[in-house]
Amino acid sequence: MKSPPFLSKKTLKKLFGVEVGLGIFLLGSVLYVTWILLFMKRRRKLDYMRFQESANNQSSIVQLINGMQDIKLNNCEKQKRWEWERIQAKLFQVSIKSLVLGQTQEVGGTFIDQTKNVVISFLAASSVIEGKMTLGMMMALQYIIGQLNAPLSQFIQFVQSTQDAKISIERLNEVQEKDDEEPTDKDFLKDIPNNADIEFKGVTFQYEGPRSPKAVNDLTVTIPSNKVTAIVGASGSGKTTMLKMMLGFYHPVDGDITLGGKKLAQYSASSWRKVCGSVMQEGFIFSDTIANNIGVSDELPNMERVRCATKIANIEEFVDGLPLGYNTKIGADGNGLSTGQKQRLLIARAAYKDAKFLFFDEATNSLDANNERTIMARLEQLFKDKTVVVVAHRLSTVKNADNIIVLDNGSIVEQGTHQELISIRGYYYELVKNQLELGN
Ligand SMILES: Nc1ncnc2c1ncn2[C@@H]1O[C@H](COP(=O)(O)OP(=O)(O)OP(=O)(O)O)[C@@H](O)[C@H]1O
Repeated sequence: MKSPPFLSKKTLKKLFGVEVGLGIFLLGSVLYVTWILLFMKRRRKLDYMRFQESANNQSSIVQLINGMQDIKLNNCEKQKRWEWERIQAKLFQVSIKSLVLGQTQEVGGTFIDQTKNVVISFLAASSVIEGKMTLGMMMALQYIIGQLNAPLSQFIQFVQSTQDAKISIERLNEVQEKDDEEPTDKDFLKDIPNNADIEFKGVTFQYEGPRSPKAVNDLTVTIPSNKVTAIVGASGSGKTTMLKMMLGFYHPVDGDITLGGKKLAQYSASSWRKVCGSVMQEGFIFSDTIANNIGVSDELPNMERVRCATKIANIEEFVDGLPLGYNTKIGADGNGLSTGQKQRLLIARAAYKDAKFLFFDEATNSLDANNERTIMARLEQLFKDKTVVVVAHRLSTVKNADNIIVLDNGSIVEQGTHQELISIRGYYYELVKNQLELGN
């Protein structure tokens, strides 16, 4: 029986332009490479999933370690353990999927590669038996195929390494490609006016897109320069959001925040923050010496200013009592300090910076009454000729402010001095009665 024309040696020869063996080699190689490439997209996806799951796993371990005390106090060991095991199981499943895919890619590839070699050997051996080829020719063919196989497997290795490198680059790019806070192609104002008011003009902000609740809603208010402005309101009313917007961490979705008549977004964020001192609720203590934690804005802290700042924050006595004083190293996130000591350290940091604009978010809420009174009295000196915004629940912290803004559900409901607001017996009066500590 005559073989179909496309299988005849002549056709194959024509097709590949080389001997049948080399033709099969080419065909096998193309199949091999195609097989490897076929799994690339899926492998990349699985690798990304594995990366996300292991990040989840790591953060759950950190949570378990940091939250151990609360887990024990609330007897939720079992729930937390199962939660962690669920994450482990998910990570395991993704890892297995990834492993199976890797194996299929490799085993399948090797199968195609080896089948190609076996077929070539078989055809060559048959040709020798049939007398169509000499033994020497077969040896030469095997040698040539062997020589060609080495670069082929190197190429496959190269493809796989490229794939791994691509996955790593994609991950690095997630960080690298984050938009620069100050794009270089835009000109930002670097000179921050000293005696400039901060103005909110119909400012609205939502954290999670247009359908999310408005954290601040159509705010129009002026924060006058060289004055102390307090922001009060129930929990979740938008006080911290307002403060963070002034610090340039969030930009309005509607309306404008201006500084000296120009949009805050037109100023260079780093130049603006250089003239801002702040104590935030979630202020971070670095694993470093006390001196470096206070003078964090300078490469080499000025010890005279550090001492002055510790005095304002009423933490001088505590530091002087330590064997290594200002050189005492603090653990990560303030380990080894009480909550009040951490807060006083953060106040000292803001005092050290001696910035023109000061933002305090619940800066004294963990302090005892005596400490707070002393610090507030000293801070009042620091507040002179500075634009200060204070968010607080304590009456003692807000009552001396030049203007008090009362927020409710992201909107301003009242504003004025303590006396004015008390006399109108409105929202502030109720807040003072029910929430702010009248006793202080
Ligand atoms: N990172 C965030 N992502 C999503 N929503 C947020 C985020 N931060 C705050 N919110 C929401 O925005 C609203 C205002 O929060 P904000 O922290 O400004 O209130 P607050 O008045 O400072 O409260 P508190 O006195 O408890 O600190 C709240 O409803 C809160 O749930």
